[in-house]
Amino acid sequence: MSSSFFSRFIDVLAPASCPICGNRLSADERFLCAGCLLQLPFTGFEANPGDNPIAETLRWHFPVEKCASLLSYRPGSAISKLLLSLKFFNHPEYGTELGRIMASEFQSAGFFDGITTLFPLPLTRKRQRQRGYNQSLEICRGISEITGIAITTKGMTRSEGNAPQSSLPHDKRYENVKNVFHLTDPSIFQGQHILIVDDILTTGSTVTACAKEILKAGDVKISIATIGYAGQ
Ligand SMILES: O=P(O)(O)OC[C@H]1O[C@H](OP(=O)(O)OP(=O)(O)O)[C@H](O)[C@@H]1O
Repeated sequence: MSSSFFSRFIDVLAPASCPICGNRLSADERFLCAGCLLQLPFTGFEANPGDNPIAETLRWHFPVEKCASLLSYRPGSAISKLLLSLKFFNHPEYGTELGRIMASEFQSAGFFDGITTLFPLPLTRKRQRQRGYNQSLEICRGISEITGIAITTKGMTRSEGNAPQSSLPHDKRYENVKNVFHLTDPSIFQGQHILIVDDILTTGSTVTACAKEILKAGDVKISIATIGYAGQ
């Protein structure tokens, strides 16, 4: 039995539906229906990866090569519901699907040119245990499927004990994550152009703390990609 026959068979038994509008997906639709896909609030940042609101913010903190987020994020929006489901309602597959969409959009802009390694932003062990997966790794899986770029989860740990960024006002976030990442194996990063991948970028404090730690390895370039952009 071919896998497409098998998936069509499963589809008849339990038709897949679009997680945004709830409508049944047709045979040639995947994850989102065509209508919801068209209405996604794409940022277009990948067209100017060195000159967009994220690059402007992060450049104050560390030498960043390229930055982009796929979608504008607003609380209560369809995108926020997707990302909440990814993080808190056991939908790791949403990460992979969103990673695929990101990769398809960014690849045509040449965003991945020169990038050698995908690095999912590490979670604390406690958060990983509670959630059962790292949502950023799931996003990386989707990107890797489309681009063929390898993923590494090695070379860094994240300490327990800091509050979730989402629970804090923006002016407390930099201090909260400043010392939580720890480089454990510089050789993983040396000679690489690392793309740090996360689900949402708001103030940029989390990716900045992670990037600064990776930069301690020396001889490394850093770029940043997230699904949602919740900055101003
Ligand atoms: O750009 P920033 O202002 O730093 O905020 C973005 C970070 O906040 C969220 O994580 P959070 O710490 O809330 O939760 P998590 O560790 O459970 O993913 C999100 O997943 C990013 O990692």
